Amino acid sequence: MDPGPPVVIRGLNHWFGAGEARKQALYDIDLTIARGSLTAVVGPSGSGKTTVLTLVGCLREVQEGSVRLLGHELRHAKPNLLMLLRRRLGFIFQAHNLHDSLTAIENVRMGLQVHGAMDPRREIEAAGHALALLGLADRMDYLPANLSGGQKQRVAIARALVGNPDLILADEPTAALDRESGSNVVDILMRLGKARGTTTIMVTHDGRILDRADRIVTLEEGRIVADTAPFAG
Ligand SMILES: Nc1ncnc2c1ncn2[C@@H]1O[C@H](COP(=O)(O)OP(=O)(O)OP(=O)(O)O)[C@@H](O)[C@H]1O
Repeated sequence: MDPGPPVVIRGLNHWFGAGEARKQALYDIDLTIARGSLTAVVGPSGSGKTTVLTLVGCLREVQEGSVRLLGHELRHAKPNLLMLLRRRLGFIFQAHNLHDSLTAIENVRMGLQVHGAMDPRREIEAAGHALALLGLADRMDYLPANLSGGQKQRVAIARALVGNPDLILADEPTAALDRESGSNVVDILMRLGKARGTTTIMVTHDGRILDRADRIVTLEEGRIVADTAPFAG
């Protein structure tokens, strides 16, 4: 059976703060994301990009409107469902949040452990494969302190991919990467989209990604002001 689009957003509004300080961050967002696609979200600082990403990622409560994620409505969803859904997502956020006391491969293994116990040998194999995919085969046993900013970011990306997520949510994932590793990350995400149907939504201003994204959604002051598919037709 066709599982339908992984993300369907309708009439989404969001506010921060309370009382006098209450401020609307999103206005009436409608967005349907196709399975296996790579969507770039762009817009000026404060336009609501991260807010959209965190709502789709079950990291904030949906206040008004509807967000359907992998076939499940998030508004009023029970904590248990949100937890199960979060396990099907891969997060790549700016602050890469690696554990300083764990090596690269141990950090990537953490990305598998949310799924419950697995044969340790298989875990190590999967984590090693993900690191190799990101060009870090020779850095597996390094601690984060001994890796460059770009290498740390690639470890964080490997950790997001290792669990085979249905949807990857990324916030400026290539900002710390040089030209070649940035392109490599885009290649990997595009390949996963084609091979496994993995969907990616990514906040980015990186031209290397914008040139190749399936779709570019532009936000301004909490509203979608442009939605283009650069290569459609
Ligand atoms: N935790 C919060 N508390 C109060 N206001 C917030 C909070 N998070 C975001 N906002 C406000 O909501 C609006 C949208 O913020 P958001 O972080 O989604 O924008 P953004 O487009 O991701 O910006 P940037 O590119 O700077 O990361 C902004 O006006 C911001 O100040």
